[in-house]
Amino acid sequence: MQERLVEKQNVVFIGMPGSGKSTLGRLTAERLGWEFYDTDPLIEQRTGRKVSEIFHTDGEEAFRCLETETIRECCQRRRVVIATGGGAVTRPENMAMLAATGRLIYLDRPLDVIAACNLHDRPLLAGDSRRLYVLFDQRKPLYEQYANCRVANVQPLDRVVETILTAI
Ligand SMILES: Nc1ncnc2c1ncn2[C@@H]1O[C@H](COP(=O)(O)OP(=O)(O)O)[C@@H](O)[C@H]1O
Ligand SMILES: O=C(O)C1=C[C@@H](OP(=O)(O)O)[C@@H](O)[C@H](O)C1
Ligand SMILES: [Mg+2]
Repeated sequence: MQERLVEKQNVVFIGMPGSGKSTLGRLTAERLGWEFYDTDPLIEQRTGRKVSEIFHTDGEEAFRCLETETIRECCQRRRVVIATGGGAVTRPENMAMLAATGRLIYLDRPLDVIAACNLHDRPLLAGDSRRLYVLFDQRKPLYEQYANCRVANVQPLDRVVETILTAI
């Protein structure tokens, strides 16, 4: 838990869908002057399809395979910021790759705040915010297990970025 960014050079965001990984990942990368890799848009670029379409047509397992391959490619890089999808934590091989090259930041945003956001493009939630709570019960222990540090996303974005920069 003591190793700092100098030893593990990437910064990786994990956390629930809607917790702010993509938004704060981009802002953190801008502040560090590093490249930013967001796995969901990368999967969409690679396949030419929306994440929701992949889920609906091919199923979650097919999406998870694409996600693992995309994480593998991101982990070839150094001094980059990586935003994962909220479910990346469910595959130990994803977390092993990410932990080997990066410092894992668990973004913790209150579920009621997340549920109030428009998350209709997240197929696992499918407009039913109760699913968010079920997923959280399953995943919270995993986020806590793998994270090098937890950052509460309960302030304006610019304040949270400062907290992240201090934490890494
Ligand atoms: N601290 C914050 N203040 C205001 N809006 C936020 C904050 N954190 C996240 N958001 C908003 O929440 C939504 C979900 O964020 P996003 O980065 O897409 O999450 P994730 O990638 O974890 O699913 C976005 O509209 C984002 O702008
Ligand atoms: O929690 C999940 O399983 C998912 C989260 C999404 O990413 P965000 O966490 O960026 O919303 C996206 O990867 C996909 O809809 C599945
Ligand atoms: Mg995202």
